[in-house]
Amino acid sequence: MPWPQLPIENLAVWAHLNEVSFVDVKVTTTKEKGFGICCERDLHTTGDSSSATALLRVPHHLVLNDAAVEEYAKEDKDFRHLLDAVGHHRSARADILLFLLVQAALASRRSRSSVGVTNPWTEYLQFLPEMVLLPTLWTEDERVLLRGTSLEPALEAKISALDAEFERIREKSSEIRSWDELLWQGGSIRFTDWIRLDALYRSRCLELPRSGESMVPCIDMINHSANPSAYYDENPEDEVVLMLRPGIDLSKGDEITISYGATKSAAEMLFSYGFVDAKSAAHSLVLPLRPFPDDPLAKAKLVAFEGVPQICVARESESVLWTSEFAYLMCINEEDGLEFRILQERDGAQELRVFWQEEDVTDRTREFKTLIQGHSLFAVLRLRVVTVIQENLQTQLEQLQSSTPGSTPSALQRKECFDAALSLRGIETSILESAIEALEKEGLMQRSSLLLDENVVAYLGPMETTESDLVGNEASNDADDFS
Ligand SMILES: C[S@@+](CC[C@H](N)C(=O)[O-])C[C@H]1O[C@@H](n2cnc3c(N)ncnc32)[C@H](O)[C@@H]1O
Repeated sequence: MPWPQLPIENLAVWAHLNEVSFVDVKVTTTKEKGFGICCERDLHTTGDSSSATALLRVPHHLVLNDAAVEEYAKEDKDFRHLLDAVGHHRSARADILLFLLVQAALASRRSRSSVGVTNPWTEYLQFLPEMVLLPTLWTEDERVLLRGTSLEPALEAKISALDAEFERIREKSSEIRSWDELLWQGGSIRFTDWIRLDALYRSRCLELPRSGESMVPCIDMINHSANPSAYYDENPEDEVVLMLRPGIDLSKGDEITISYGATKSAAEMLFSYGFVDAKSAAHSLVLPLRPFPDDPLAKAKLVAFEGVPQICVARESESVLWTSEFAYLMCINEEDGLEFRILQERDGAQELRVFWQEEDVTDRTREFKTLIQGHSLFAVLRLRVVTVIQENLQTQLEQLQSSTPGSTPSALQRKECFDAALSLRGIETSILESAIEALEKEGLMQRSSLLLDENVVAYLGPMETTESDLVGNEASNDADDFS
């Protein structure tokens, strides 16, 4: 059962009772962005920061972070019991979400509960928007719009992770009778509520200079702009304050905005906030990278690799940069000098160790870009990597193009989701096209220089080598493919 909503007009009273001060600003409903904060009179700041006064002050006791959850647990032994049962301190997010789950259940209960102490957050949660447009809450028909984008696999993984988290919490908490009654009896909390809480958390949490990852009531009503007029901070009294930036001129009724971050890609913006701001989104994308399906070392490479197997592409002005630590490990094999050994520990446990040219590099699996530099066939290995990256990006582009939606949303798709997906698709198509073009050039240059590399010529042996031999061959984990 979703928890009840409180009218946003009542927020001013909640704020007053909880010592939140609004100065010349108020929370309103905006045209397209849900709630927002706007000025109640003309506001102006000079070119330096000395004329700025706080527009909003939120006392420290309302800041919800891992330390605050710990404080709540000190005052409420039942909540401590629940926190311990579910697994305390796994992350700030996990603690805060469990706290919010309890507030949601308290807000939606019909009769008195034997556990759970209400607090300002029980009521504040009820002011938060009922409709959250993050893709985890999109319908199946809307998720189709993300086919072929970098967000598609990330979203699938997130939904599976949310499902596992929810089941774990349900299992652990139902072992405690009073919490079982509050959270699960009568269908109080469902999986969609958990997804909604996660979405509210992701789209509203802030990184504060001293309090760290936190949710801050009222400050979380501020929308994003590529040209923000304000910023948030913590003052010496530990209050969270909203300040106007220097050199700002706002008229009564104008919206106050902050920046949600200038380095987030379009996919990250959509994933975390449910919209894409083409003006501020960084031109970058991240794609998963899988080993060659016929690589006999594929599993060992995945187990041994210390990072996430992925390709990151970033476009800045005219240049495109790509990075992929896994691609280097993916493109080398036994013939090149890669070896996996299983070592038997004293306690009987087995350990997978990675060797490169007889050296143990188990702790350096993300450094193969450097490790291969001394190899006699470095030029060939590097070309394999470039080709793999290019092929992966080409496949991604083809998937994106082959799943292009129609020009208008279907009856089962909300316009906001359609517009956001279209914007993401446009940005990712253009990044992929630029990256593929740049990689084609890089590959061509590398292929030409291969013919001048005496190690490569010696490796290719008595065969007659032409540039087309090299250009025509695709990278593979089999060294012979290059001969
Ligand atoms: C921190 S909340 C801001 C308050 C929010 N508008 C509300 O109704 O509660 C972040 C959410 O506001 C919306 N939002 C913020 N800035 C936006 C923008 N520039 N364009 C569209 N939506 C925006 C998105 O839904 C985002 O997930």
